Amino acid sequence: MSDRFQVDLTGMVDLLSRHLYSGPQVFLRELVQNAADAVTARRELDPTAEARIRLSTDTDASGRPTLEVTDTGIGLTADEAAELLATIGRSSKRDPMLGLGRTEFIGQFGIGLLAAFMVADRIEVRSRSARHDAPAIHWIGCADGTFEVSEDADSDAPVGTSVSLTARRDTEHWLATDTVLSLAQEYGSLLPFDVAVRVPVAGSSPMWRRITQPELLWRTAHPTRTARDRALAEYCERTFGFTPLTHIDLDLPVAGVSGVAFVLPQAVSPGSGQHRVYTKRMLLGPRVDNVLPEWAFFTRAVLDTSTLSPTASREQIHDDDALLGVRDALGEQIKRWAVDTLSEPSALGRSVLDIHHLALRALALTDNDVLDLVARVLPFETTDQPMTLAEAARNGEIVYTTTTEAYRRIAAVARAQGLVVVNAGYVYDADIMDRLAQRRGWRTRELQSSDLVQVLGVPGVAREMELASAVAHARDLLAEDDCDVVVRTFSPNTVPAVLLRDSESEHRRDRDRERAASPDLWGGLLDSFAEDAPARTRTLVLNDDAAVARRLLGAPHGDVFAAGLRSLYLSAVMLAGDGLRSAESAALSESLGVLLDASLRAPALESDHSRQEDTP
Ligand SMILES: Nc1ncnc2c1ncn2[C@@H]1O[C@H](COP(=O)(O)OP(=O)(O)OP(=O)(O)O)[C@@H](O)[C@H]1O
Repeated sequence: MSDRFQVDLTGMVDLLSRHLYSGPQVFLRELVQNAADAVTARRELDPTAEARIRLSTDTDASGRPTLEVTDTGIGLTADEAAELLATIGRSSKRDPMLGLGRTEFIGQFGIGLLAAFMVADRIEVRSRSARHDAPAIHWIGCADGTFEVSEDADSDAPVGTSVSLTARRDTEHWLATDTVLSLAQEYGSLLPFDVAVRVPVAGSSPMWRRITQPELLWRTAHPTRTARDRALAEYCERTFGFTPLTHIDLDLPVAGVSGVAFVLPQAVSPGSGQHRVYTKRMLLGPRVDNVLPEWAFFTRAVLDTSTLSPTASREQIHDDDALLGVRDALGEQIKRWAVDTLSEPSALGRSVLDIHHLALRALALTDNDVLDLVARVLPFETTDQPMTLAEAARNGEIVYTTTTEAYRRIAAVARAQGLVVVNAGYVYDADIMDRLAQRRGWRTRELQSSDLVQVLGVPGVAREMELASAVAHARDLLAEDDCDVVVRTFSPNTVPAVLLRDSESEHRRDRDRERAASPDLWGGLLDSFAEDAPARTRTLVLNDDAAVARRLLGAPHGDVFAAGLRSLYLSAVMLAGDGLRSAESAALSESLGVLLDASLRAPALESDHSRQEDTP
């Protein structure tokens, strides 16, 4: 025995309103869309037929708001009304052979009309078909799942359809004139038909306000380029709420996609790409995120597509191969614009670089043309002055730090010695350096302590010999802190010591720490990476040109030497931007205590001595 599925309409409407659509407002989109599709179908039969859609609000006898949407479309016969309007999932807009939505229509699923039940308990349709010489019909569908259809042979209604709704007590605001006008403008303003809403006029009878333009705004002809720029900027202000820096025309005729991307006037964080997408000139959604590549987050686009498929909620684009191809191709157009605009110096180019360098950096990670562009035009912070990577590479290789902290630690000293180091500590920069290193003709590498130690002055041989035992003693004292000690001469001589750190040695230290924490588990594996004589992860470079360091190096190897060294070491740790751990803070106080005691004791001893001498 076979039977038919039964449908509980209330359950279906609840499913749509709570789980599929973003809210009841979509009822208006579905009604306008059906009217637009009906007009398209009529024009296939008769290209000269009127293409008019009218939305009119009113109140019924009991004061409830009502809405009537009338079109000059293809219309319906009684049989079609019974089959199409009351059968969920049945649509006249699918290709009978392929089962797919036909490209000329916006609808395809056969569920849109149900959205009207989100705001009304009853839908009334009056229609006359253009295809058959059939009488006009009157169809009434109710939210309880019942419907009736009757023929009206006497009606002189013209070809087309009118759909009427009466608001429920809890949905009255959805059918208010202002709401209907703004929803119709939001969804339908780019439709290629004459769409108008009846609006009240103070002291006069209501009038029709047309909400559509005959042409897509980016295709509209303007007398001059400036006039076009201004019209697009005004559209952007009205729609997105900002005045764009500029716009980028987007056009993929093969894929039926066109539009404009507006460049934001201020920086935004990645991941915030929200574009306004129309399918067949009907708004799909004001915040569609997947239609441009992620790195295009510095733009807001308005796009119309006749080929991409909407999801069933009709609020996003279906993420399929077609979308992938379109996204890449649109990305290519934005990229070409960036390369053209930024390659030559211009005020616009400078603003784009200033404001949107982050987006360019992100794009440089996936695209070699933009990587080359970034290297040529984007200024980076360096220890010399801001310069492009191409300028920094003039000396051969580019040396950089991967964190801003590391850069700050060495900047003053490197600058004083004429060593050019690039700060690649900002988002994406270290990855840009890595990618650049793989490009022919570029050499980039991370700064090592040895780079800096090498460019610092070396004390003469005699002085080195003089200092040998002090340096050896200092090394012993800082061994437990995993810190080596060397003496160099460098400017500025107000800096007695700097702390240098190697990322390679840092990794080694992490490995050693893990090995110590779990010798059994990791020992074997990590030991294979260990080296025979582990280098220290940090190096304290004492400045033999700084008076304080010289005095320390000349002091006897006792408590004062140890306390002085520890104070210099810990202040270098702080200068390097690393906070002190509690044990280190305690050690610093202790060292200062030792130094204070020593200096207080010295005059005290002196005065004791003089008192003794005074005593007869
Ligand atoms: N104004 C109208 N004029 C003529 N036919 C209409 C009109 N409104 C609805 N129909 C008919 O009713 C059918 C069902 O409409 P419905 O809105 O439920 O689905 P759809 O538009 O086909 O698809 P989707 O669910 O994607 O919107 C349509 O396919 C169409 O044949």
